[in-house]
Amino acid sequence: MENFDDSDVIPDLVDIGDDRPPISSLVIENTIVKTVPVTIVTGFLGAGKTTFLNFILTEQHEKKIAVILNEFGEGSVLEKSLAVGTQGDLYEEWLELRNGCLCCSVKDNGVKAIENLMKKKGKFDYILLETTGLADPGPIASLFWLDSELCSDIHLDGVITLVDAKHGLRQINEVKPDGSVNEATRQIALADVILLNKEDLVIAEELSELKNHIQTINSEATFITTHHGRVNLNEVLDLGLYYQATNLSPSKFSNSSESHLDLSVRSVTLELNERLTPEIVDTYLQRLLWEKDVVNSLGLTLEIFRIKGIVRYSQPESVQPSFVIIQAVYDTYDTMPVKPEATNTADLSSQPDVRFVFIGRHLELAVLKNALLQLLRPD
Ligand SMILES: Nc1nc2c(ncn2[C@@H]2O[C@H](COP(=O)(O)OP(=O)(O)OP(=O)(O)O)[C@@H](O)[C@H]2O)c(=O)[nH]1
Repeated sequence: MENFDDSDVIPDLVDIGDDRPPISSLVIENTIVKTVPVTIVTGFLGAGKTTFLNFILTEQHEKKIAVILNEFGEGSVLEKSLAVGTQGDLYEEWLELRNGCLCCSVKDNGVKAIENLMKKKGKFDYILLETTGLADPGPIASLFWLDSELCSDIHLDGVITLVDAKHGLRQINEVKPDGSVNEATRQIALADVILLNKEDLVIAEELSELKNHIQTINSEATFITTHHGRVNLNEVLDLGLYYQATNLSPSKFSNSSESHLDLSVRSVTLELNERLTPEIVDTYLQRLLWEKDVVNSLGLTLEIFRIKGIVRYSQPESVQPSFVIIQAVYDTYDTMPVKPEATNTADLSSQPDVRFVFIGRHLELAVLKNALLQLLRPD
């Protein structure tokens, strides 16, 4: 996994030769090591996050789930019942439920804090991390994802964003005085699953207008319409999206594509029938996510929040797996081999060699494509 901090110096590319471990061995390692999945639950103020978490906690399941609130706030009974305590730099208070699940409030949402909690309370089967309504889930997701590579006890499973069916459109369209992307849009851009909650408060036409608008921002998320956050748990937990490519069917990648320059946050799909090497993929992603020196025809830097991709490598399969899934959240990205035995081969045969879906602002398909072609054909 790759991550870059603004303060870091961009490393020179080095020849990694044949010493690089095959990617598949990392995945095999991951599947052996049992770590605890973390699902990030986000959504604008009042969208129904706490209602959704309460539903999961009380729903019949075999799991010992820990819900972690990363900020204190007014709100539901669940939140109000948590008093603020202090232990070093970690503020925490527990609420233990009869079914063994528990709820905890932490001021520090770092991975270490959660690992410390697990030491004290025993391992959980699952962690749900609720962000505040005004949080940008990108850095939080990067943090948990990155740490899973560092032999942590936990791994990022997915990002779920709740959207208020009645007020969602207004929240998404809100203009920030400083011109930055508003929180509701960022939360949607980062989502793997979007719950259109409070469906009881709108008519079908309003719901489909909202869904269509959200789909232009994030064409890749799965949509579920909910009432008081009631959902089939299989659709939101144990998705394994940042962990293994086996259960991420390539057919999930949608066909939407935009060729014009759009200044708002949008999904843009780039398809190409050219075999890439891992080095080209790395260089391309590093330019877009770290160096950020790719600009559109108006001279605006491409601001990318999320990338999902599927790429066929040019090496023989004995050296590299043929297809890899690429996930990127902000400045963190990773490649995961698609295991042929877990994939419908018909899905793979209909895939172009390269398919990237970018979610961000100031995106322009021609610019994204040219940046990749330049690497393929430097002359
Ligand atoms: N009508 C209706 N009300 C709902 C639904 N889901 C949640 N609510 C209500 O909406 C209000 C806000 O729900 P919460 O679950 O507290 O929302 P939240 O996202 O946790 O809110 P913050 O923590 O303030 O950001 C509560 O009064 C809920 O009972 C729904 O599907 N329909």
